[in-house]
Amino acid sequence: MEQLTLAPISKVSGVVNVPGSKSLSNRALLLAALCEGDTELTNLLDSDDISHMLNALTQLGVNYTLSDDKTRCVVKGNGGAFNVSEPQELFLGNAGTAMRPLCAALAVSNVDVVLTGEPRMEERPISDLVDGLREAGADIKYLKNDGFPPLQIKGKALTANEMSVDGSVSSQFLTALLMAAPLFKNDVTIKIKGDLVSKPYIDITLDTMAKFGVEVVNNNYQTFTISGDAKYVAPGKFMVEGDASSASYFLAAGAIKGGTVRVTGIGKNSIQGDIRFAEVLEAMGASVNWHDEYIEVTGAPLKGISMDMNHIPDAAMTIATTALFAEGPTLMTNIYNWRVKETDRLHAMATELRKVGAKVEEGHDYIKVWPTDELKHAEIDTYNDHRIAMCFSLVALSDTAVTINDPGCTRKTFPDYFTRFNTLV
Ligand SMILES: O=C(O)C1=C[C@@H](OP(=O)(O)O)[C@@H](O)[C@H](O)C1
Ligand SMILES: C=C(OP(=O)(O)O)C(=O)O
Repeated sequence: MEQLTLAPISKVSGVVNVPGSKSLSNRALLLAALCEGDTELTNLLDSDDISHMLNALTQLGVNYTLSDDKTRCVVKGNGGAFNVSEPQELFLGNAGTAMRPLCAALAVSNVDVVLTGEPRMEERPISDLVDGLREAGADIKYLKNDGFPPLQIKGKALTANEMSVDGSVSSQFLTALLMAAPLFKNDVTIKIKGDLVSKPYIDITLDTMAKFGVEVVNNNYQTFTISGDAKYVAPGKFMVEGDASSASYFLAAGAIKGGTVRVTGIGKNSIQGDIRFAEVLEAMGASVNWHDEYIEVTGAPLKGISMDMNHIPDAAMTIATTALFAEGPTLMTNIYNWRVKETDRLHAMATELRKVGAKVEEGHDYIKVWPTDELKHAEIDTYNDHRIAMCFSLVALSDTAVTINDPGCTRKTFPDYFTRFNTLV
């Protein structure tokens, strides 16, 4: 196994640009495929999660041209649902933003497909989405374990007026139904059951749909209505914002050991909920400069905080390692769904934080981290989870080195993360 040891870093400062957003890249690619007309996507993320979506689109007969550096893509829209005569098997890795939205769009397309993924994908729940689609008449079968991929989908036109979906495990199920709804021939109302988690990702979905010409009536995140006349239309150009979750590691580094760190590619008007991560750093004591074109953090002594982090599930992980540098404990609550992502992130975080010497309390849906005066060198297991690898790079901002096992796992969303991190040192 490859390992990367980061030597202690005494100060960070500088400017770093983040690559395109994973959430926006995969949403925009799918809608560009379903819409009428050609879309030129720029600043597309080049990472595993996006390659899985692109490969799936190729197998589904979508025509596109991708630049050599894979950040510009011109997609020729289908002008509606997918239409493929031969059965296809689509391998979607561990990309939730490919598996869930494609599942819904394919259920209402003329296709016979099997959706598969990495072993961890077979442990990530999807029944709330499948139940919602089956309620609308979709033909979806579990090929191994009930409630989990792989799935067999025999797509067909769906005409239900109402669907309901439990939003308490993942917002991606609602995102999937919303993005597929304009493919129905009639008005569709989607009702939410349970408490909707990760709500800001729904704003990304609605905003992207609007850019492709579909307005959704959002009744306080309880019901959503899409008109039967709604139709995706190519926006012409679609510029993908930089990834706000990827920005969190650099912003945290600035807060811990700045100097001033400026992150470009995102700004104060970003549609991504994870820019709210910088507010958490502010609450911990860092100074944040919110600009249209960048967010800049200047370090200051940090103090522990107690906060509900359901709205920023991905960037919140970065707070778990930032907490090592704060005065007093940090309590992060309402984060149960960390357990059903790339790995059981609550357990993995607690385990690895203890290895570097922190005291940690792991609850069903919370984690509490006490800093320690003396961090210990440790080999950090990353569980094939890009965010664990990136979060633990922050440990090097102490007097202690840190070794990251399998650093290449950042390829899911940020292949050259460690190179860019180094530019701040
Ligand atoms: O819709 C999206 O783009 C995402 C939604 C979130 O998932 P959950 O809704 O499952 O929390 C987030 O963790 C994931 O990385 C991306
Ligand atoms: C949860 C994540 O990914 P996915 O889109 O596969 O759910 C993530 O990137 O942190």
